[in-house]
Amino acid sequence: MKKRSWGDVFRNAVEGLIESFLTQRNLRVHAACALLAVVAGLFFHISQVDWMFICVAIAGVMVTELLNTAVERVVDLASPEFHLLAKSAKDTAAGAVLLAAVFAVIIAIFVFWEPLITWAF
Ligand SMILES: Nc1ncnc2c1ncn2[C@@H]1O[C@H](COP(=O)(O)OP(=O)(O)OP(=O)(O)O)[C@@H](O)[C@H]1O
Repeated sequence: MKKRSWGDVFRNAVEGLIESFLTQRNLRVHAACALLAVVAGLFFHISQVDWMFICVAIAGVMVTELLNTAVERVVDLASPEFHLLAKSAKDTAAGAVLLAAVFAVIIAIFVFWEPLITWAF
């Protein structure tokens, strides 16, 4: 098999991102939340360390959501019929997204709680 160039590798990865973004509603919802966090970070002039936490939180949610999509695709391909292992694989991947999202919310509370209270009162 011909060795793929870096350009091919990059193109395939971007295709995967675009396809997932167009077909996965949850990914678009997470992207909207990420955008909101970035706007809030700019508005409140959060510190460099806080930006680091926000970036890690956003990356955690987006990456797990993409991996969840990949798991769903492979399971649908390998096991279109009901199978307990297929259920376990999909539920575990969904659990990873849930966990990342819960920790992202906790990070957002730590970062934005104080500036929000100061701004509001
Ligand atoms: N082949 C299967 N065998 C057993 N259970 C399955 C199978 N496919 C899906 N399920 C169960 O149904 C749930 C939903 O699966 P589905 O593929 O619809 O995922 P989803 O989260 O709705 O994804 P999306 O809407 O992004 O396609 C899974 O979490 C799993 O519990």
